[in-house]
Amino acid sequence: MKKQRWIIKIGSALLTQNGAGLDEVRIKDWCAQMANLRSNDIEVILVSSGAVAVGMSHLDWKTRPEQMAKLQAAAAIGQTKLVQFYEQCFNAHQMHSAQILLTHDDLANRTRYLNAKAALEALLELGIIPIINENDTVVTDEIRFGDNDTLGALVANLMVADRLIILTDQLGLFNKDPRSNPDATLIEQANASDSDIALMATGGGALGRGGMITKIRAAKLAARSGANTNIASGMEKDVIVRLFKGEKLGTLLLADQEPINARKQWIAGHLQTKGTLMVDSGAHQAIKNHKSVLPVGIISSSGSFLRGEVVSLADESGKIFGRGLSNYSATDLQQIIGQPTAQISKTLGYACDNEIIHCDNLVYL
Ligand SMILES: Nc1ncnc2c1ncn2[C@@H]1O[C@H](COP(=O)(O)OP(=O)(O)O)[C@@H](O)[C@H]1O
Ligand SMILES: N[C@@H](CCC(=O)OP(=O)(O)O)C(=O)O
Repeated sequence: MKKQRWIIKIGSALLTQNGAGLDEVRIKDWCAQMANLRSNDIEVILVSSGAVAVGMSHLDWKTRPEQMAKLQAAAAIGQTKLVQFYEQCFNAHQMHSAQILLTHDDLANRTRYLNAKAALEALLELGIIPIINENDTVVTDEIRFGDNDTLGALVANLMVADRLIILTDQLGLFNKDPRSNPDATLIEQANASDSDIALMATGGGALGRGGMITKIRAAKLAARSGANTNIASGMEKDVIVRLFKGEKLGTLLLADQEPINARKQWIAGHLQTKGTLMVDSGAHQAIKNHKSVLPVGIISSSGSFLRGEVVSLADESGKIFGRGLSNYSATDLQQIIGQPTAQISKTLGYACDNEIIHCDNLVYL
């Protein structure tokens, strides 16, 4: 029987007692709980933030530096300390961990995406706990995941996890930010696709970056491969084990839609794309009804992309509503925008495909 697979994401604010260095007591406790899950045959992948926060506290920096190179230096210092401590904690349970650092580019490249998956599968098979973080030292803002909630969700998609648990410094999602609204009430359960919940969330504290907005977006992403998401407090006693026992804690965001296939998940996971095709309202409606993108419905194309690369789809107001693999490069596409399909070969002197994006390679978000 296939084992259950859980992704546990722990945020910076929680790991570092709001920036005061590693919260060793809590980390030991979460590791003990993850070891408990493994002994109950649950495969566990840890997505841990904290590199920058730990590095900053080691350097005695009180405020997050603006300069990218300084942030990256802090991350490099903090990451080693973080994984060393995790390894020590897992060793106490006769377990080992392994560090995996990813960038957005790694998951956008299909081969590297599949390589990461194979390596993670092998680690799980060996009974090791993979510890994933963003590869902070090599990325700049344009190619960052932006926050580890999103990274956790993309890992949930990559590994077809059953559950994404996001541990944070609040009891869960409230109807408004409880930091500034003492009367806020906890949302115990909602559908991940519910657009109302996104309106309740705002950004994060000084150390975490995403806040609740990215946690909700992560739940929506995780739902694409069928994973339910729990947002719960990492400070709650035995939180992971209690969730395993079925207790209702924090907020449960249900995967309420049919999971999409692995290839489409990979396409959907391209949060940054090299280009955008703006389509007219007729094409938008057709795409919503699972039809392919034809040149006649395209109003404009921006960016620079090659045949086979993922592009975004935008409606006439510029709102991104989909992503797909383009059968034509940006240069070729410029020449055939708005034309009937039969005209493609006459204009370009060749026609690889009748569609600019085939419906099998297209995701409506
Ligand atoms: N509706 C909401 N419910 C709960 N928390 C919220 C909400 N809106 C904003 N937040 C903020 O999100 C913060 C958690 O996110 P963040 O600071 O990024 O932490 P982490 O490091 O755990 O990812 C909370 O401390 C809270 O101030
Ligand atoms: N990769 C970064 C994570 C950044 C971050 O702020 O994430 P989070 O605390 O989850 O909002 C780090 O380790 O410092």
